[in-house]
Amino acid sequence: MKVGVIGCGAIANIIIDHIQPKDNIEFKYFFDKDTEKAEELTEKTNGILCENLSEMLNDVDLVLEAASQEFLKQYGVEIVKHANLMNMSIGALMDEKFRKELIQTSKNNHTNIYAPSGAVIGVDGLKAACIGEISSLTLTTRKSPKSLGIETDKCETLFKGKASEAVVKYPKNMNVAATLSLSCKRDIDVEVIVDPSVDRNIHEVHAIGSFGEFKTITCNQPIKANPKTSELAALSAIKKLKSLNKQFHVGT
Ligand SMILES: NC(=O)C1=CN([C@@H]2O[C@H](COP(=O)(O)OP(=O)(O)OC[C@H]3O[C@@H](n4cnc5c(N)ncnc54)[C@H](O)[C@@H]3O)[C@@H](O)[C@H]2O)C=CC1
Ligand SMILES: O=C([O-])CC(=O)C(=O)O
Repeated sequence: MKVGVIGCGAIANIIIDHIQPKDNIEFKYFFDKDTEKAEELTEKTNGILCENLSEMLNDVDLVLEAASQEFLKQYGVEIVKHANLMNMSIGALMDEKFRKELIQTSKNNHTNIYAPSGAVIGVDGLKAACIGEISSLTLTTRKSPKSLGIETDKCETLFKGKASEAVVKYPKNMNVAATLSLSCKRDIDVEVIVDPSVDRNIHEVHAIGSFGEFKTITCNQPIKANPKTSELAALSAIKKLKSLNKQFHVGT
């Protein structure tokens, strides 16, 4: 599988470091608006540096988007006309008009869109549970001021509302709210808390429905290079990428 990478930051670097020759995944093209970042990964992999997206589109099986919601909204549709897409900035897909256009274009062009479960656990169970009725689904995210990119010494709720609003207000911190929402087709209830006493990115999910009830707490290790982002997000993409070459699939 030949892959082009858009966004050569924290997530992309972890992914590249974990993929081995036996995985049969070739990271060939790299693009970042910060050319130095793209150059670093190009050198590391002996790949090809791109000046724009179109330079890679006709020669890749899959584009890995690890850049931003803004990039995905601008170029996602163009990508799926040519290649499969793995997108990390899933918050962009809470925009229904964009999501529908992206999915319809991928259908028309026989490509696929993969959104890894990212920095939160429980997506597998939630996907199964929502075959029945879900009566309540909430996400409470607790991060340090550093991870939220603010300065404060007070623990407080910064946001309470729907996932669709949270991804707009916190585009670099609330992709998990979109993943949970889209995995069960509802705009879930979200609370964002800044807490100076924590050094993890913590996501608590509480689901109640006809299946019963579950509560999960994911206490994520932030990535040093970008503490807004949790290591698990990159690891979930690695697992998803590897699964695309496999015959045996465990879990939903
Ligand atoms: N699905 C999930 O659970 C999670 C998703 N994310 C999202 O994944 C994406 C990547 O995260 P990180 O690697 O931590 O971010 P990062 O900030 O470390 O790296 C992103 C890279 O993309 C580049 N970039 C941004 N916009 C661009 C554009 N329009 N064109 C070209 N390059 C562009 C930046 O220059 C940067 O080098 C972000 O959108 C982030 O919010 C992050 C954590 C969890
Ligand atoms: O990495 C995390 O903990 C979550 C995050 O930033 C996001 O969902 O955008």
